[in-house]
Amino acid sequence: MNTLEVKGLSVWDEATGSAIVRDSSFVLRQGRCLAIVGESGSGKSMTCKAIMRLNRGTIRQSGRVLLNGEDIGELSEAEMRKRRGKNVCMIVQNGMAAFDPSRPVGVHLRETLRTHFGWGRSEAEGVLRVAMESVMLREPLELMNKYPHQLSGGMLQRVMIALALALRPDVIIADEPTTALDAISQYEVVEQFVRLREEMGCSLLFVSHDLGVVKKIADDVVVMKDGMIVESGSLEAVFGGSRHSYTQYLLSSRLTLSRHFQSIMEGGA
Ligand SMILES: Nc1ncnc2c1ncn2[C@@H]1O[C@H](COP(=O)(O)OP(=O)(O)OP(=O)(O)O)[C@@H](O)[C@H]1O
Repeated sequence: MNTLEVKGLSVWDEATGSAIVRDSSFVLRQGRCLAIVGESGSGKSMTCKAIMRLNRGTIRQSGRVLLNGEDIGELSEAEMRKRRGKNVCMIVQNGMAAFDPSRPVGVHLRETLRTHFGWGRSEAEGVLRVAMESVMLREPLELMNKYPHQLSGGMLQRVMIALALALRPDVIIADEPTTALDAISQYEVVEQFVRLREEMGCSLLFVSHDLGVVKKIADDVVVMKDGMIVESGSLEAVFGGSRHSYTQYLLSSRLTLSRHFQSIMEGGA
């Protein structure tokens, strides 16, 4: 069963006429991790936002997005809102931007769980406490009373992963979840993603330009350049035997940059 299927997705800016994503098709299979890699500006984030139907303003999209076989492009906005969080959940690059700065993080977390499951405060806090402890966030109840600016970037990413654990969606989309973090926090957050997959068996769409991280977590890879998919296949096929010159270029330049991260993952730093 394909959890997420993207068929002929195109995204463009109506104001300028510029194409952002061109006729993109890929499949995320149940329980697998598919990574989208490519340089800055290649259309990775816009692909994720198009799947979530979160592109606004003059941005338009065409093509089909099937979630568990259901064409989510056909849903009303109210129905789509119900799918976001409960069926497909997005973890973004900058944890700070995902939370309301004027309210303690716990308020946002409890509200999300109330919206999707109708849980009251104590039920939501019970589930969140377990989820937060499982991503190594200590003293979760105290932490829920803190404002976003009182937490580090790595902690906020782990809070988002904990929320994903609590929501138990079918698909998690993680858009550059480690990019804004230092090497140690990157290591910790990637470890939590690995655990999240092990515990939930969820399907993960993982966007990154850090090929060291992708090597650690992905089963399958899609390579994007200038809004187009130039190569796709299993991690071994794309990283081991790539024939496309752009992928080879990415591999040679990015893996060098990732070496420090890799040495930490392997305990050599
Ligand atoms: N709101 C927007 N309106 C118009 N064009 C946009 C908008 N957001 C992004 N773009 C353009 O779409 C293209 C793809 O951007 P996107 O953010 O998807 O790239 P990316 O591969 O995710 O890059 P990065 O790794 O830097 O996040 C870029 O040329 C960008 O300038």
